[in-house]
Amino acid sequence: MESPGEFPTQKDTSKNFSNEASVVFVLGGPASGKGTQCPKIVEHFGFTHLCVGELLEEETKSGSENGKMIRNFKLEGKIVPSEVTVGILQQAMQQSENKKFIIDGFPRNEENLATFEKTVKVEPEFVLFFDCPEEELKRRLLNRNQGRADDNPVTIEKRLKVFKESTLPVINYYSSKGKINAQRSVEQVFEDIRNVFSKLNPGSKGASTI
Ligand SMILES: Nc1ncnc2c1ncn2[C@@H]1O[C@H](COP(=O)(O)OP(=O)(O)OP(=O)(O)O)[C@@H](O)[C@H]1O
Ligand SMILES: O=c1ccn([C@@H]2O[C@H](COP(=O)(O)O)[C@@H](O)[C@H]2O)c(=O)[nH]1
Ligand SMILES: [Mg+2]
Repeated sequence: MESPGEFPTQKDTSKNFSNEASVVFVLGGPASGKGTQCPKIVEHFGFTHLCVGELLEEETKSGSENGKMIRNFKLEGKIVPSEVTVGILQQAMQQSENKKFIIDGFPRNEENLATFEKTVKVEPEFVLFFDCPEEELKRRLLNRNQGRADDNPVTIEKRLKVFKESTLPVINYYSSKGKINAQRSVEQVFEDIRNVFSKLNPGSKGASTI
């Protein structure tokens, strides 16, 4: 990446759906706690949680050609091609009654972001970034025990490398407003998240609490 100017920044509001939708991207290393905290944001702030890794996993169960490709990419810790991911994500957004979304684990790289902005035409309100040291991520990954095929030592190393090389530049592009210290208890982490969401501009599309 040469400069932040490489990223698409211009908001195109030509689509109705885009004018209504409010999006927060939730990013952080593997096992930084995104999937643990997102249900709490749903409960307290009325967003719909779209976990892109899980949406991709559902596609692997469909038996489609894309599904087979996605399974291989996940096992290699690689980022699935943007047009596939954004197509699946856009469909999930359009099928939702809600128009407030926390999008967990996306965008993974600059191309993901550019494809999302070009296709979905929504700019995020902000990016919630779970900042956590690599040693803690590894400890959590090796202890997660949720039967994930990609939670093995070889794939874990690949996922961490991809995170540092491809996802961190996207995170660094956004302001630090949503940066959370994720190496604390689940409750302490949520207190910081609550503060960030509570400070959403009252005029913002995602501002109301429930
Ligand atoms: N604050 C925390 N302190 C200690 N352990 C945590 C904390 N938050 C989550 N965990 C644990 O760490 C593991 C990973 O959490 P989680 O699945 O929420 O991470 P994630 O960011 O969604 O990971 P991935 O990107 O791989 O989907 C889980 O076993 C979870 O219980
Ligand atoms: O936007 C995305 C999100 C995920 N992937 C692939 O899925 C796995 C697991 O994702 P988690 O968010 O850690 O659950 C990830 O390693 C990628 O292979 C993707 O390609 N694009
Ligand atoms: Mg997760």
